[in-house]
Amino acid sequence: MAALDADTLRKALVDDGPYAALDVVATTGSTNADLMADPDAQDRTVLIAEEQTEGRGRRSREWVSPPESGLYLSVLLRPTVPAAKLGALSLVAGVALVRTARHVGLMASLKWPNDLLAGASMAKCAGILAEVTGDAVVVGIGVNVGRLPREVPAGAGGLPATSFHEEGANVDRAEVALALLRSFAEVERSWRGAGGDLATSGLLAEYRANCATLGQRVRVELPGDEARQGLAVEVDAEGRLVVDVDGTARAISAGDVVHLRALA
Ligand SMILES: O=C(O)CCCC[C@@H]1SC[C@@H]2NC(=O)N[C@@H]21
Repeated sequence: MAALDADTLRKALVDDGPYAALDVVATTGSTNADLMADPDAQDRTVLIAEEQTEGRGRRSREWVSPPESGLYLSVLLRPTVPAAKLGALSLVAGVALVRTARHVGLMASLKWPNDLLAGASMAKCAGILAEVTGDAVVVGIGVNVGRLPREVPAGAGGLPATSFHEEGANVDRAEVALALLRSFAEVERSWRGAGGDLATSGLLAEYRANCATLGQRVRVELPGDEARQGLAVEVDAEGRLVVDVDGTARAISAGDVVHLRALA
């Protein structure tokens, strides 16, 4: 796959677009770590890496990030919304991922909180890691675009991995980067304009409509080895998953979800 051209991306997304700055680096540890360590980064700064040597995923997992097959990018934002609302940004980014997968012609949905399932296999094609530092939040997104490298491990709960290419979408990473960053800028603007409120931004409705977890029997693996099993009934206005556990509604803000039907 061709290397990403920083000038072309900058022209479309910075000079004529919504971002303040954009850089493409050949290799780095983690684009999230780099932006988090940059106190001078402006609101709406994008960093893309061709390769990451210490790509990180949710709950301290590794995000395998070899050159050529994937898109690895982070966006630093300094939104003036209440700190408690920042967690919802990863769901907002999930909506942008669904729009991007559809843009390249794939069926797509989200496994709560923010795994993109795409194509006929509905396996995991992309993930999101949002991290907060001071008044900034860094939203990192990894997308499997090309041929899947052999060493990609299954995700949480044994969720298999796939890629846009494996699902039949032969797009290059530049097209995916443009579509994703444009979609993300749109949804982030709506979310910020609504003061970080998912419901009034309209994004909660779009998230719910695209959430494959709702209506499923699930096991939620909570931080600290606890687990809950029940029926996923709602994503609430804070972005939490509401699970009916033996008739009691439990709102879960963080955890790994296993769709039990998918295991059957
Ligand atoms: O599904 C997950 O666990 C989240 C994966 C997030 C990976 C991206 S790749 C770009 C950015 N830099 C990182 O180190 N991680 C995120």
